[in-house]
Amino acid sequence: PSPDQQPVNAPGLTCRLVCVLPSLLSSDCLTANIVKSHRETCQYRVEELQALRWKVFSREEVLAYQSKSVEEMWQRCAYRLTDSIQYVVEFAKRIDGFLELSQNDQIVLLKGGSLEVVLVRMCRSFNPDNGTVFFEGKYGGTEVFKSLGCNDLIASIFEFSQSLCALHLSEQEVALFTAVVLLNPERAWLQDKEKVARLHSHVDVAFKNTLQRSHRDTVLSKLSQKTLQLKSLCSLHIDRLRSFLELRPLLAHSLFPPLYHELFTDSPDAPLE
Ligand SMILES: O=C(O)[C@H]1CC[C@H](C(=O)N2CC[C@](c3ccc(C(F)(C(F)(F)F)C(F)(F)F)cc3)(S(=O)(=O)c3ccc(F)cc3)C2)CC1
Repeated sequence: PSPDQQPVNAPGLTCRLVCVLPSLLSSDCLTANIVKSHRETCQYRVEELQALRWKVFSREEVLAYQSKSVEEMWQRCAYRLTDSIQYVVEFAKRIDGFLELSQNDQIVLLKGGSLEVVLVRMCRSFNPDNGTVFFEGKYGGTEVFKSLGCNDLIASIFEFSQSLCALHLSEQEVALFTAVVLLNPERAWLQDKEKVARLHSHVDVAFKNTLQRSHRDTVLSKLSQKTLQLKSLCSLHIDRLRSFLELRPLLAHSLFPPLYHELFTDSPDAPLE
């Protein structure tokens, strides 16, 4: 046979492929599992959210929100947040390896990461062209949330969404980024930190492989800054929630869904089932 018909006799190459292949395969499988879990557990498809961008609150509707009491506005947001978090819990449960963690560690990861995942998912329901977010059926700006009495938290949430939108993340990248955010081995009170760290690194490798293949490596460094911003957003949320509740100590139990109370206050209540 002529030289170009020689079989590729390159043991080194074959060995390298065989050695690398399983990790690429397993990382591709993990990527597929995470993207599928994300698609199945988002409340809205990104196409739906974009198709609704024209539905903006009228002046009257904004005024109606602004005349609501602080308590009612917090209650509405807490209910919508708790609703979104239930979907995040389902997302976590569908990630290969998550249910193999101890129940304690599953709860620690969800307590520490569920709001962070919601805030990342929120970039999908944010319209960067006019700085509005999808809320209770229409799009509105920061002015809708004025009666919450925490304009700094709202302003920071909108800025975060705006900056995340600027990265033009695909659904696949949102899925992988939220899985990396959730499986954070640095969360306090983890029992088996090494086991979480192994799972986290598998997802991290899958994310890096996906970004490299689509020549999106530059996004990685920007996303690591985002995780820092997420951390400060969540502590600002706890801060504002604490000062809100300090003024209304008895209201918490009646105002917020139990899950919200369990996740965001140091309640001595029964453990999250
Ligand atoms: O799964 C999907 O498709 C997505 C998931 C994410 C959903 C979403 O954007 N969200 C679900 C709940 C949302 C949400 C975000 C932030 C907060 C708070 F920070 C505070 F209340 F202080 F703002 C808290 F944490 F302190 F309470 C509560 C609730 S919301 O839609 O109610 C919303 C509220 C305020 C906004 F200024 C923008 C949005 C965000 C939209 C649907």
